[in-house]
Amino acid sequence: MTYRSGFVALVGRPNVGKSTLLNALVGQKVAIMSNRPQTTRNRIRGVRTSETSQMVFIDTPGIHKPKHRLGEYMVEIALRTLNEVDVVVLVVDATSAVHPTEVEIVKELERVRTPVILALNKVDALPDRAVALQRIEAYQALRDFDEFVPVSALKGEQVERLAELIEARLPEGPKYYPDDMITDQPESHIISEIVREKVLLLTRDEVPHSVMVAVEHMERRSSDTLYVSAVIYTERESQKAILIGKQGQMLKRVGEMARHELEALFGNRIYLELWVKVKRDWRNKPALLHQFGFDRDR
Ligand SMILES: Nc1nc2c(ncn2[C@@H]2O[C@H](COP(=O)(O)OP(=O)(O)OP(=O)(O)O)[C@@H](O)[C@H]2O)c(=O)[nH]1
Repeated sequence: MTYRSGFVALVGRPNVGKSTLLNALVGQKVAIMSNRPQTTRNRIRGVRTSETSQMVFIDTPGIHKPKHRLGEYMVEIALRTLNEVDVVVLVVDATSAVHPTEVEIVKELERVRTPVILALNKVDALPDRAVALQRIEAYQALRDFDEFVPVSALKGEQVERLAELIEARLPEGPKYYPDDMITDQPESHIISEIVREKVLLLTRDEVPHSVMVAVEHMERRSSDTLYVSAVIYTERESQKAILIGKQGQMLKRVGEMARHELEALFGNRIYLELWVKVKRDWRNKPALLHQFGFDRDR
């Protein structure tokens, strides 16, 4: 059987129900860090894994904002992203008429080669379902959408149908993420990598490459502060002592260097707490390998 996988962008103006729809598509584990300010990096908002496919939903900063507030730069980023994904889903609200922002978004989407599916959301709130057809016609007049489907993200109506339509447009491909991936894993993975890099840089040959870092906890403490707790695993007590250093000096330097880089990358203040633990022979323990993400890049 062919396994399909790929990237999907949900676009649409504010309040049309993108988050609700995403939740309905992927289940509960979504948008843990949803209030992170816009950055140019594309954040993964959720992954839907089934027997037949894996859809990775990503954020597209920029396109959701009204045109006049869009810097050229953000438009470029958004368009580049939309060109790189496999499917774009334009989410619109069935309870209101075509909005000028949507006309703008559709115009921008003309510059994108990716197939676009129209999801007419909130059909449960229509007084008469026949209105849904009129709405769809109004959007179809703006552009010939590759597919369209009326849905109710809130009630879960037709969400599976939408998933089928998306799946049909995904290329053949592998599972990018493990089945139980939670949405912040790619970020925690980046954090682990950066901390590990600083450990190797600062301890030079004293601590071997076998050192590993696992992010244990991530939590948004305010709109611009992210709290991260991570454990650095070594294989021996002697390595642990080197890593901590005299009066904790080495660990402090590792933390400071990593924090600066992460703050620049995420555009957030980072509160980074580091711990060092000895874990003998972790390389032979599947559960730990999973935790460290070694089975992630299949
Ligand atoms: N009746 C109805 N309401 C819905 C549906 N989907 C979403 N809503 C409501 O619409 C409002 C906005 O939903 P969100 O999912 O936050 O919308 P969004 O597009 O993510 O909004 P932004 O984060 O501002 O971009 C919420 O009050 C939802 O409960 C639906 O299918 N039917």
